[in-house]
Amino acid sequence: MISRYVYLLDKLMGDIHQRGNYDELESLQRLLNVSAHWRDEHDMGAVLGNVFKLQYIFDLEPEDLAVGRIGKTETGISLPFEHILEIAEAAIEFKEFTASAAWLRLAKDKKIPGHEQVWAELVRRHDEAFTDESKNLHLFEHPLATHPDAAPIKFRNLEKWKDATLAEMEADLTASHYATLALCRAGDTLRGGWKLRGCWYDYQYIKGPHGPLLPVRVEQLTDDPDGLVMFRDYIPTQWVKKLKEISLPEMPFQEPPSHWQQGEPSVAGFEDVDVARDQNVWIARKLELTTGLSVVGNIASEKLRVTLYSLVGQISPHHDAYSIFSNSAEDSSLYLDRISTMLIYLNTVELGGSTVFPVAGVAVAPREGDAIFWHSRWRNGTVDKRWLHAACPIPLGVKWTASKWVKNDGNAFSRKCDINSQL
Ligand SMILES: O=C(O)CCC(=O)C(=O)O
Ligand SMILES: [Fe+2]
Repeated sequence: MISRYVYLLDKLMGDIHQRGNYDELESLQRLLNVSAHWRDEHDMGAVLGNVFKLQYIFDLEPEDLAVGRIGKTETGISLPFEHILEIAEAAIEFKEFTASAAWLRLAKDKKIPGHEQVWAELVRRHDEAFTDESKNLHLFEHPLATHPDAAPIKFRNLEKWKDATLAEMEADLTASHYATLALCRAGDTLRGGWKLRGCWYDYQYIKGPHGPLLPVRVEQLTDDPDGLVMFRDYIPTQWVKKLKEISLPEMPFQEPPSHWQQGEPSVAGFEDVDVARDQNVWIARKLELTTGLSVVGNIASEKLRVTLYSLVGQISPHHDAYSIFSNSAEDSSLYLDRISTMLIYLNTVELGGSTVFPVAGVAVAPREGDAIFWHSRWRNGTVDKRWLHAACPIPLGVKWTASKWVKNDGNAFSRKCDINSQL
């Protein structure tokens, strides 16, 4: 795992070196400083804990991980036999018995002479530690001990959770997490193929194959035309670069997540004027033109937030307009003012990192320049629960997004009632 992050870092650094921006390089080193921050045993435990989590969520086989294959990518980083045993040992310690069994099986298959005794000793420890109470697994920080499906991970079938209803998800947070995970697993297979709804021509700032005009394809991701939509190629490459460049120096380093914890992404916020400096990058105005809402100015929208996910970064299922996790009225009213969300992807993620909507049953795999948009509320102002969503963890690569939350303030009379609807 550590080698994987070094691999990632190398890739990112290579990219930045090519562009010759050394300020950026320094920020990145500070952000993802693997060698300085991931060196003691405690960190190693965190790293391994996350190996098990990713292994489970994405159905990764130890056989593949051991030869450095993650999804379709060959990282070239294979694990020596000793590491396979170390991983199995950590799995026993963490009571991740399905994982430990899988790694021990792999070690047995490899049959390295001289290690038979170590292997046998680990098998003994595995069997000794295994009890029925070994079901206290954690996913997205929610204990599953009391849930009927909290069997050893290998036997849990996520497929059926794809059809969980909103009522089930609301009654049981575990159900919403499983439904989310099922979509996270499927996410990579659902790239593209949506219904075309329309198309705009946007002015390009640098001449491209279509001359001065750049087509932006609008696709409908759900049956309801007023629902979730995708804007293909919403922002051009030079905007993407600019957003990454201005954000990196602003981003704080995030501690590596510990065993089964949610990895927090790094974020930086910008006023539109900051983004627009030097270049014609005016995201808020573009949103106004494409959504018909008022977006420019801090009354109409929150600052643009650029987010960098690394180190298994993810976000649990939530509504942007309020918190489903808190019983405190104060917390759950935190974001009441958010009426709509535009989420722009600043890179194409190698594996995982999809934005998933468990109620709508939609998974969107991030592709550079694309953006998704939805209204958090029905036209009558109540929260539209179809758009419960989560950011899946990332087993390979990093994920960059820019999000803009449009506010109620400044948007009175922006959306008309629908006379045919109860809502
Ligand atoms: O990054 C994503 O895919 C979703 C992020 C999100 O939901 C949020 O920041 O509110
Ligand atoms: Fe969100």
